[in-house]
This record gives sequence, structure tokens and C-alpha cells, in this order.
Amino acid sequence: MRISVIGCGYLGAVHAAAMAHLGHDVVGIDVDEAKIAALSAGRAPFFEPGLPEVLEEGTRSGRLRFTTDLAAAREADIHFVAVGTPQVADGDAADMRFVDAAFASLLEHAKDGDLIVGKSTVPVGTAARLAESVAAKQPGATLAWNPEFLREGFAVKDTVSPDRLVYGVPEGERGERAARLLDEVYASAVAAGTPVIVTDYATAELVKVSANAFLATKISFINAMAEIAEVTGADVTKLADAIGHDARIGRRFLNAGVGFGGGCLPKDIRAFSARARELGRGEAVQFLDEVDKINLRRRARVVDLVREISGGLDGVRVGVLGLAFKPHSDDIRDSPALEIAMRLADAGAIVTATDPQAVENARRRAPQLTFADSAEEAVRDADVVLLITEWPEFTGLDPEAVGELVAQRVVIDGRNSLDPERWRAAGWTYRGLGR
Ligand SMILES: NC(=O)C1=CN([C@@H]2O[C@H](COP(=O)(O)OP(=O)(O)OC[C@H]3O[C@@H](n4cnc5c(N)ncnc54)[C@H](O)[C@@H]3O)[C@@H](O)[C@H]2O)C=CC1
Ligand SMILES: O=C(O)[C@H]1O[C@H](OP(=O)(O)OP(=O)(O)OC[C@H]2O[C@@H](n3ccc(=O)[nH]c3=O)[C@H](O)[C@@H]2O)[C@H](O)[C@@H](O)[C@@H]1O
Repeated sequence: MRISVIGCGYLGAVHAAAMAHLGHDVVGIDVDEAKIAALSAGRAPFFEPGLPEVLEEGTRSGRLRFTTDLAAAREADIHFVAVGTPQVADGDAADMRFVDAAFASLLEHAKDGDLIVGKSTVPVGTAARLAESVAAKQPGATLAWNPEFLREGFAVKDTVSPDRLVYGVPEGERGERAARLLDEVYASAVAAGTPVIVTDYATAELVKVSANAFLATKISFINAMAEIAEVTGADVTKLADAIGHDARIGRRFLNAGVGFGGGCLPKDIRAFSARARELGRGEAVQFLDEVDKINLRRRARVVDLVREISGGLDGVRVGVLGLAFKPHSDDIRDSPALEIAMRLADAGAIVTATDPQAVENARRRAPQLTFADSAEEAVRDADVVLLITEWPEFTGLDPEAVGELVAQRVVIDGRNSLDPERWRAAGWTYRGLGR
């Protein structure tokens, strides 16, 4: 099939390359010239395991190309819109400027019979609104909404083999045709038995934001338990194991620590709250404000813990392990690690931070911090070692060897990902979060 992908960021670049991997002819389009130059040369503009391989495969086979020229969308019959929907600067809502601009440009080139497929995460009601613009400008084209559930770090695998596919389509024959075309786009996943949910626009949009809201709530739930565990001497990791054995609850996404960050969960729950308020149903999801507050309290808690352990922050040397919002990504959007490192430095601590992939992004965002190329370099002469992003490179560190490098054997495990017994046996003061 002939596909265009408009917006080639963390979502769109992976989607374009994965579609070419599935055998489609794909053109990826973005307004960012540097990104398009890298992608055209077969280079991933960000770290994502598996992406370089599918990019290389696609560009070499001739099935995948990239351009800044939106007119190239004419060569395709199915157009995926994957531009950003960040939080607005002065509130909680999603900034829809990029989606609106992308649709306006695309509609200049859409042909009769084309299928336009929204992938960006949007406030419920957006697709119905955009369907009106499509009908006005190119009545022969159809709009579908096909939200994306991929996780960074597993993005290629999640795109090729998703847990489920959701198609929001209009009623009637047009909707049936749209669903048939999407089944062809995802033919290998459909053949493998992936559940496909065909529904209306509003449900499709809501599935996406409610899935992220549920995941965020699960994390904040366990972090709330961590707050209670901290004052009672209970161990939140054992608690999570114990409740997680109940299949109705499940152990995944019950890891307490510094909480969730990234370009999606934080902004998506805020945008959901803002949209619910607009709809006069703010009360229905008011709990999400609490989910957000619990989450942000974890970041403050870590800063307080360093202060408490060191008797102040001024001049305290802190080796920070991790800058990305989670391992296997270089993404620092709303990263708890970067925010904690910056807050410690602002309060007078001498921070040296490292990350296997995110140092360059972090340096651009926070040039005032000192960065190291390795964990060993970051923790040298440290009074406190602070592990915030649980990369295997950090969780696998040998406490004896690291102990030789630091000024004091004090470790704060912001992700409860180290073995406390092992670190204590090597003479370390170990502090987890809620354990
Ligand atoms: N990053 C992720 O893991 C996932 C993201 N999403 C959603 O996907 C959307 C995109 O997210 P990311 O890829 O993370 O954002 P991003 O910021 O990495 O990428 C957005 C891209 O859109 C481009 N763009 C902006 N305006 C444009 C226009 N008018 N025409 C063409 N390109 C334009 C930007 O230059 C940028 O490269 C968001 O709605 C996000 O919530 C959904 C699931 C997963
Ligand atoms: O809409 C999106 O963009 C995506 O958002 C999340 O994916 P992602 O942001 O890549 O990362 P997650 O693996 O969900 O982790 C999010 C944050 O939660 C934190 N987390 C995760 C799990 C856990 O138990 N505890 C915890 O604190 C992670 O460290 C990270 O900071 C969702 O998992 C995806 O399904 C969704 O498509």
C-alpha cells in the first residue's frame, strides 16, 4: 500500500519505518529539516532499539523515503498524522496547533478516495471536528482515528506486533472501507490474531487517553503506598509483589520510585482533565489531579532525602545515574531524573550526571549541569550516589567496585531496582523509596 506519515518524531519515524518493514511504500514527512536529513541518510534522529535496522532496510529497499515537502503525500493513498500534541505553555490542555496545521497542509494534497488516519493523542472530540474540515475541503477522503499504544524503548516491536488495534471510523460504508484498509495496512498483526476494535471516533480517542490515565493511576497508587510504607517501615516492593499475584491487579506497572515522566503520561492526564472540564465533567476525572500530585511529590521526596541524609545540600557531591525518563530511551521530556538533578544543583549540590543515551539531550536542556561519560566518572568522590533511571548499566554495578570510587558509601535507589542486601553487605547505606 502507498502510505504517508506526517510528523516523524518518536512515534512517526518508527511508524514510517515499521510500515516499510511490513512491505508498504512509505514517505515520511516532517517540517524539521535536520530530522528529515538524518532519516533520509538512514540515521535515527533519536535512540530507539531496532529503529536503525528497519530504517536502513527501508531506505535501502527503496520502500522508505523522507522529505519536508508535503506535496509528496500525493503519492500515497493512506496518510497517518503523527505530529506532536504537547501541553500548552500556559495551562493543562493539549496544544492542537501542530495537528491543525498538519491537517490544513495535508488537505491541500489529499485525493478522492484517500484515507486520512489520525495517530496523535488528542482530546476527545477532535476527530469529529477534523472530519468536518475533511468533508469541506476534500469530500472524497475519509478520516479514521487509530491511536497508538507503543512504548518508547520497544517502539518497533510494539508497532509491528501491537497488543490491540483500535480504529475509530465513521458510520456506514465509508467506515467499513476505512476498517478494511487499516486491516490491510496491519495485515500481519491481524493475521496473527491481534484483537481489532472497530468503533466510533470518540471511543477511539477515549481508549487512548483512558489507557494512559489508567497506567498513570496504577503508578501513583503504588507510590501512594510507598509514602505510607516510608512512615511505617513496610516494604512497598514486597507489597507490590503480594498484591500483584492477584491476577485482577497484576504486578506490571506497580514499581514504586520517582514516578512517571516522558512526553506522554504526564501531559496526557493533564489534557484529559482539561478536556473533561471543558465538557462540564471535570469531577469525573478529578482524581487524575491527585495522580499528578502524588507523582510530582516523588521528585520532591528524593531531593528531601538527599538533604536529610547529607544534613543539607550546599556543596554535597551527588553522582546522578540516569537522565532519560526511563531506560532504553534518550527522551528527557518531563524526565524525573533531569528535574531532580536540576533541583539538587539549584539548591547548591555539586551534581555530576550520566546516562547511557540521554547526555546530549540533557546537556542542551540543562547546560548548567556537569555531565560524565560513564557511571564510574559520575560517582567519583560522590557523597551520595543517586540512581534514578534503571538502565541495566546501573542496576548491574558492583557495589564493591563503586565503593572504591566514592567519598561516602551512600546510595539512594530512586527505582527500587538494586538489591539492598548486596549493597549493605558492601558497606553502603542503602535507601530505597518506600522500602
Ligand atoms: N512518543 C511516544 O511513545 C508516543 C506518542 N504518542 C503521541 O504521538 C504524537 C507524537 O508524539 P511524539 O512522536 O512523541 O512527538 P515528537 O515531538 O517526537 O514528534 C512530533 C513531530 O511532528 C513534527 N511536526 C510538527 N508539526 C508538523 C507539521 N505541521 N507537519 C509535519 N510535521 C510536523 C515535528 O517536527 C516532530 O518531528 C503525540 O500526540 C503523542 O502523544 C502516542 C503513542 C506513543
Ligand atoms: O502514549 C504514549 O506515548 C505511551 O505512553 C506510555 O509509554 P512510555 O511513555 O514510552 O513509557 P512507559 O513504559 O509507560 O513509562 C512511563 C513512565 O512511567 C514510569 N514507570 C513505569 C512503570 C512503573 O511500574 N513505574 C514507573 O514509575 C517509567 O519510569 C516512565 O517514567 C505507555 O506505556 C504507552 O502505552 C503509550 O503509548
